[in-house]
Amino acid sequence: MEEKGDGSSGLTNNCDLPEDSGSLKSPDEESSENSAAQYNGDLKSVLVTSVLNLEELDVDLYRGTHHWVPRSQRLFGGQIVGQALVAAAKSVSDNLYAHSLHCYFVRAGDPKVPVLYQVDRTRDGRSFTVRSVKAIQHGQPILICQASFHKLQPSPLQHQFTMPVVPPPEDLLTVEELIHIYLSKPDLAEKSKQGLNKLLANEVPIEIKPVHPPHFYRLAAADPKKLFWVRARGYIGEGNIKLHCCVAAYVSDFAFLGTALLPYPNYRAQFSASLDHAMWFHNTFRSDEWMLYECESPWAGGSRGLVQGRLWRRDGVLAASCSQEGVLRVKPVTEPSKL
Ligand SMILES: CC(C)(COP(=O)(O)OP(=O)(O)OC[C@H]1O[C@@H](n2cnc3c(N)ncnc32)[C@H](O)[C@@H]1OP(=O)(O)O)[C@@H](O)C(=O)NCCC(=O)NCCSC(=O)CCCCC(=O)O
Repeated sequence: MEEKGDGSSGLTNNCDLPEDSGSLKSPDEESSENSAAQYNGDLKSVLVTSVLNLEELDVDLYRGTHHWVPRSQRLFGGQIVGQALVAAAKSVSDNLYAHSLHCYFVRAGDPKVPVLYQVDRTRDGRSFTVRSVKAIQHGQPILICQASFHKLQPSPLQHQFTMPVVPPPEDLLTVEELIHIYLSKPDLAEKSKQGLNKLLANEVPIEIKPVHPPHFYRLAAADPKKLFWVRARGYIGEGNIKLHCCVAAYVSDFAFLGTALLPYPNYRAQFSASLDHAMWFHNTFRSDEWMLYECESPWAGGSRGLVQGRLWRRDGVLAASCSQEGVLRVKPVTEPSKL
């Protein structure tokens, strides 16, 4: 079964720019990998040293802190999902791997306080094990998540779509490099300059290279599809499949919902937030190596939008699939864009 994909990637304001259990090794346990603390000149990823390094408070109870908070000043959904998966994985044995997760974001996360993760050991079976995780702030759930883990079981049934043909990441510019180009435009409005400088100051722990960078001055309606290369900033190292899944869960929420806005350049999101997020892990991968994120939105309506994504390893292996619905409350852009 084959599918050729193509799409565009835009830089829009809110979306595009931009441990015991033994089941998840803590970063400190990865001594051999620590010796390689530098990777392509990068330090160890803050995603593993900090964001996904949960503090154990009690049995099946963890606390997570924040690194990067979006401009909306609500916690980044990918962070909460990634941390919930870390918490779930801590109570499953080493020979079980996350194959899917299903989450609802039920309240906005408060960046001023940490998040507690309470794990319920829902079921342990012969092949599959299910964990339910509640992320809590101020005594109330902000996310409910169910994650399922599976033993490796080979099967003759094996197929996947074909990865879209795109330029390699080495031939493309990062979001930051694109912003510098935009900033060098002589007639750039002061307000736009400020906005772009704010984006540059963001410490997003993810690197992104859009396959089709948008024309800064020409905001045209586009198909609700985009493609970008993405990887965690810094070194993570190979060998810890569970940790890479947690990092991918973090990464997969970034710039995802914005795909549904691409056909509507004459509207801007007044309020947008992911409502749910589902993910399926198919093959091993390294989240600190470039992966192609292929995103599309098959539907929008009723102030909501549906987005679907595929994360490809650069060798063409389908690593993971994602799905999300978000609330999209928009208003017309009243003034002609004077970027
Ligand atoms: C807000 C959620 C989605 C629930 O909504 P609702 O049931 O409407 O909650 P309320 O508390 O009743 O209202 C909240 C807010 O919205 C206003 N509102 C409600 N209905 C309407 C309407 N029909 N028209 C206009 N406005 C309406 C209401 O007045 C309130 O306004 P306020 O008083 O000014 O607050 C709730 O479930 C929720 O927040 N869930 C969490 C969502 C979330 O946080 N998701 C994860 C973060 S999003 C993300 O990470 C995306 C990535 C961003 C990074 C990137 O890619 O760049």
